[in-house]
Amino acid sequence: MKLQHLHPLAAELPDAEVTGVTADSRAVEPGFVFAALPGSRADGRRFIPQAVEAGAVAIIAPTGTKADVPVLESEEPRLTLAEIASRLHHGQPAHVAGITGTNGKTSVARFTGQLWNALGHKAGTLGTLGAVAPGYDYALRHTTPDPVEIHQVLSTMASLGTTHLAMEVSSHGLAQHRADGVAFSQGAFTNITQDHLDYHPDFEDYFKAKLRLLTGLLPEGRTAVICADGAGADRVMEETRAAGRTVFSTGREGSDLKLVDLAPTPTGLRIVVEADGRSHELHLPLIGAFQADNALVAAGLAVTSGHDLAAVLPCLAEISAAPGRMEHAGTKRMAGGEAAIYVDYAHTPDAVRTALAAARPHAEGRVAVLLGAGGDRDRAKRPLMGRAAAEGADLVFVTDDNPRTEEAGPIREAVASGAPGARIVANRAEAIGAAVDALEPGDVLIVAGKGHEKYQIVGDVTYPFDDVAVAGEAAKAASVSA
Ligand SMILES: CC(=O)N[C@H]1[C@@H](OP(=O)(O)OP(=O)(O)OC[C@H]2O[C@@H](n3ccc(=O)[nH]c3=O)[C@H](O)[C@@H]2O)O[C@H](CO)[C@@H](O)[C@@H]1O[C@H](C)C(=O)N[C@@H](C)C(=O)N[C@H](CCC(=O)O)C(=O)O
Ligand SMILES: Nc1ncnc2c1ncn2[C@@H]1O[C@H](COP(=O)(O)OP(=O)(O)OP(=O)(O)O)[C@@H](O)[C@H]1O
Ligand SMILES: N[C@H](CCC[C@H](N)C(=O)O)C(=O)O
Ligand SMILES: [Mg+2]
Repeated sequence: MKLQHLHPLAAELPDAEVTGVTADSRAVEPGFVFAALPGSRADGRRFIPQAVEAGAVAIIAPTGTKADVPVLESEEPRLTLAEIASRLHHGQPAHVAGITGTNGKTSVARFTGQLWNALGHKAGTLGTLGAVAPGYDYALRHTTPDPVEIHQVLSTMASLGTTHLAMEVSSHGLAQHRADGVAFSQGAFTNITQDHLDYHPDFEDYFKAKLRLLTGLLPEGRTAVICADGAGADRVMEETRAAGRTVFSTGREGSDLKLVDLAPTPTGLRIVVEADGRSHELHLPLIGAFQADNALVAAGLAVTSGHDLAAVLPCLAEISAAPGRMEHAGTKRMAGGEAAIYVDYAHTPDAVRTALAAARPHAEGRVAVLLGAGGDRDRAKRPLMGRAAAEGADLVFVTDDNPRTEEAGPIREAVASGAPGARIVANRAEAIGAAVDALEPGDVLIVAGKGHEKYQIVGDVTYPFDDVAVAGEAAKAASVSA
C-alpha cells in the first residue's frame, strides 16, 4: 500500500510502498513503517536508527521527532499506529462486541461466542485465553494485544469466515489505544472495582480508561450492554447515555434483562429473569452466582445483535465456563464425606470476595481459600485481597502467584497483613498440599489467582505450573481409597 494512502498525516509525505508496520524496531523489515513510541521502560525514539537500518520507510512518532526517513508527526502516536494497522491489515469480522470491566471479561466473551455459535453464526473470541474461532486458535501474550497483532488476527479471522467476534478490551489496551482501529458494533461493561493501580495513577484514571470503550471507541448510536449492579454502574450508564450510546442494562438493578431470583443447584444455578414484561426461569450449568451476571451480559449482547429473546434464552442452558473460572479440580474423599476443590482466577479484592461468596452455598462445612498476589502489579490490592479472603473464608493459605521480578516474601507478607491468622506457605504446590490436607468433610477449597494459567513466573523465568493438575493430584493423594 502507498504511504500517502495510509493516513492523513502521510498525505503530504514523499511516497513509498509500505509492506508492514510495527512498534518494535527488532521486527522491522524492508518497507515497514516503524512507530517510535515513548514507553514505560524504553523510549522507542532511541531505536529509529536501527529501524531505518533495517529498512523502515517512514516513522510514526511524537510531534517534533526528526529522522532520515519521512516522519508522521502525531500528537497521539499510539492512536496513529492503531489507525495505520487497521488500514494495512484490513478486514475484520462484520460484527465485533468490545467487552470491558474489572472482572468477568473473559467469561462474558466466552459466553457470547458460545451463544452466537448456537444461534448459527461463525463466532470467535479474543482476549486472555487467546484468539479462538472455528478453525483457528492463536495464543496471545496480552488480553488486548498491540494494534498490529489485533488487526492481523481480525483480518485472518475474517478471511476464515468468522462473522461475529467477542473481544476483551483491557484498561491497558484502552489507555494505550491498542483497540482504537477496531470497528465496534456493540460494547459491554461488567463491573468496576480496584485493580491495576500500579499502572493507572488513581482509580479515576482507571475508570475513565474503561469508560472510553463505551463513550469513545463504540460509535454513537450503538448499544452498550451494562451490568447495572455494583459500585460505579450508575455512572457508567449515565455517561454512556450522555455520550449518545444506547444502554441495555442487565442484573438485579437492570431494566432490560432483570435478574429477580437466583438459587444454587447441585449442577449450577437456577435463575429467574424478567424481560419484555415476562418472567423466564432458566438453569445455567455454571458454578458461582457471579456467573449469572456474566451470562446475562452475554445474553444482552446476543439480543442486541439482532436475536429474539425467545431464541437466546434457551441457548443459555448449554453454555460452559471458561477454564479456570470456578473449575472443579478435584474431590478429597474421607471417611466422613467429601470436600470439593475449585480453581478460580480471582486476582482482585472484589473477585476474591465474589468467588468466596459463590463457594459458600456449596459448603456444608468451612470455606477455605489459597491465594497470593502477582509481582510487578498493583501493590495496593495485596492487603485488600488478604482482607477479602479473611472475611469470606474460614481458613486462609497465603502463597506465591507469579512473583515476577519482585522478592516473593514481602508480597506474601502484604497479602497476609490483611488476613491475620492466615497460614503462609511459600511454595505454591506445597501450599496447595497443605490446604487440601486441612480439608474436612463438607469443606470447599478455592485455589485462587491463576485460573487457566499453566505457569509460575519467578524472576524472568516461566516455570510450568498448573493449579488444576496440582490440586487434582493433591486431592487424590489425600483421599482414602474406597
Ligand atoms: C505497561 C504496559 O502495558 N506496557 C506495554 C507497552 O510497553 P511500553 O510501551 O511501556 O514499552 P517499553 O518496553 O517501554 O518500550 C517502548 C517502545 O520501544 C520499543 N522497543 C523496545 C526495545 C527495542 O529494542 N526496540 C523497540 O522498538 C517497544 O516495542 C515499545 O514500543 O507496550 C508493549 C508492546 O505492546 C507491551 O508489551 C507492554 O506490556 C507489558 C509487557 C505488560 O506486562 N503489560 C500488561 C500489564 C498488560 O498490558 N496487561 C493488560 C491487562 C491485563 C488484564 O487485566 O486482563 C493486557 O491487555 O494484557
Ligand atoms: N461478574 C463478576 N463479578 C465479580 N467477580 C467476577 C465476575 N466475573 C468473574 N469474576 C471473578 O473474576 C475472575 C476472573 O474472571 P474473568 O477471567 O472472566 O475476568 P477478566 O475480566 O477477563 O479478568 P482479566 O482482567 O484478568 O482478563 C473469576 O475467576 C472470578 O473470580
Ligand atoms: N491480567 C492480569 C492477570 C493476573 C493474574 C495473576 N495470576 C497475576 O499474575 O497477578 C494481570 O496481568 O494483572
Ligand atoms: Mg480476561
